[in-house]
Amino acid sequence: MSDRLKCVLVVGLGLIGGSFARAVKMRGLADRVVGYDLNPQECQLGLQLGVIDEQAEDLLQAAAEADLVMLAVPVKATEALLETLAPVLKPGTLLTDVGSTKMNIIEAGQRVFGNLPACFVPGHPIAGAEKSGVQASNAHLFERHKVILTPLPETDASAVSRLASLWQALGADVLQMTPQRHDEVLAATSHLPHILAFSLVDTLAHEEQNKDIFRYAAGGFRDFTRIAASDPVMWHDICQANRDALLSQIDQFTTGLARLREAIDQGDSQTLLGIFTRARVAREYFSTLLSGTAYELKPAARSETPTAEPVPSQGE
Ligand SMILES: NC(=O)C1=CN([C@@H]2O[C@H](COP(=O)(O)OP(=O)(O)OC[C@H]3O[C@@H](n4cnc5c(N)ncnc54)[C@H](O)[C@@H]3O)[C@@H](O)[C@H]2O)C=CC1
Ligand SMILES: O=C(O)C(=O)Cc1ccc(O)cc1
Repeated sequence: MSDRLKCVLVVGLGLIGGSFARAVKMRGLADRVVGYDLNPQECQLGLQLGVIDEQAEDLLQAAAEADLVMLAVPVKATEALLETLAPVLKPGTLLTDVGSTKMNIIEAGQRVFGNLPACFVPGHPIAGAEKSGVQASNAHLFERHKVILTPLPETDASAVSRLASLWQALGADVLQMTPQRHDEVLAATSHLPHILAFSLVDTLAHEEQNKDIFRYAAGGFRDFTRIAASDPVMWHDICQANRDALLSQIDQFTTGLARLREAIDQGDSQTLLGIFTRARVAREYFSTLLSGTAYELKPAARSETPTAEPVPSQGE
C-alpha cells in the first residue's frame, strides 16, 4: 500500500487473523493493529504475545476508526459480522476477508449491503496449517504463498490494488480470479483432500478393533492425515458454504476410487499400473510447479503412461 495504514482492525484473532496481524506489525505497515475476537482470551493472549497493539473493547468503535478491516472468522460467521459492522464502516475503509470460500462471502455481502461495497475486496491466502488459534500464528506464514483476490466488476480498482500491495508487502504472491472459479478450484485442491483425510481417520478410528492401529502407522499415513487435525467448525462451515462444488469433486473421486477397487478386485494389473503411474507423473509435475523447476506434462490417453519432461528455462 502506498499510504501507511493508520489503524488495522483484525476481527477473529486465530491462526490466520493472528498471522496477518503479526506480519503487518513485524513489517511496520500500520501505526496500530487492533484485535477483536468473540473469545476475549484470544485477544488477551494476542496482546501478551505482541501479535496486536490493542484489544478492541468495543467492536463498533474499533471498526469506525479503522482504515482496514480484516475478517478472519469461520466462513459462516461472516454474514452476521457484516451486519454488525455495516452501519459504522467509513466509506473509504478497505474491507476484506480470508475465508476459504468466496461465493458465500460475496452473497452474504450482497444480502447485507444490497450491492457489494466498492471497497470490499474478498480474499483468500492459500497458506495455513492444521493448527488453530492465536498461539499458532506466525508472521512469516504468507511469505512465498499465493493469495487469491476475487473482486467483482463493481469493486473499486484502487481498493484491489491497495490490498494486493499489502499482501505483497507481507511476502505473498497475489493473483485474481472470479469467485466461482475460486470455489471450483479450491473444492478440488483443498476441500476434497481435507474431507478425505477426516473421513479416513474417522472411519479407521471408529472400529473397536482398530483402537491401537495408529501406533503402527508409517510416514505416509502421517503425511496423508495431518490435515484431519484441522478445526471442525472451520471445515463444517466450508462444506456448507461450498456444497455444490465439493459434492461434484466427491462424486468424481468416488468414481475414480470405484475404478481402482474394481481393478484390485479383478487383479487387473494394467489398470492398476496405469493409475499409479499417471498419478506419480502428475505428482512429480505439480511438485516441480511448486518448487519452481519447469516441467511439461505430456498428456496421455487413460490407458497410456504420460511423461513429465524438463522444459529448458527461458534463455537456456
Ligand atoms: N486454517 C487455515 O489453514 C486457513 C484458514 N482460512 C480461513 O481463515 C478463517 C479463519 O481461520 P483460522 O484462523 O484458521 O481459524 P481459528 O479458529 O484459528 O480462528 C478463528 C477465530 O475467529 C473467532 N471468531 C469466530 N466467530 C467470531 C465472531 N463472530 N466475531 C469475532 N471472532 C470470531 C474465533 O474465536 C477464533 O479465535 C476461516 O474463514 C478459514 O476458512 C484461510 C486460509 C487458511
Ligand atoms: O494445512 C494445510 O496444508 C492447508 O491446506 C491449510 C489450508 C486450509 C484451508 C485453506 O483455505 C487454505 C490452506
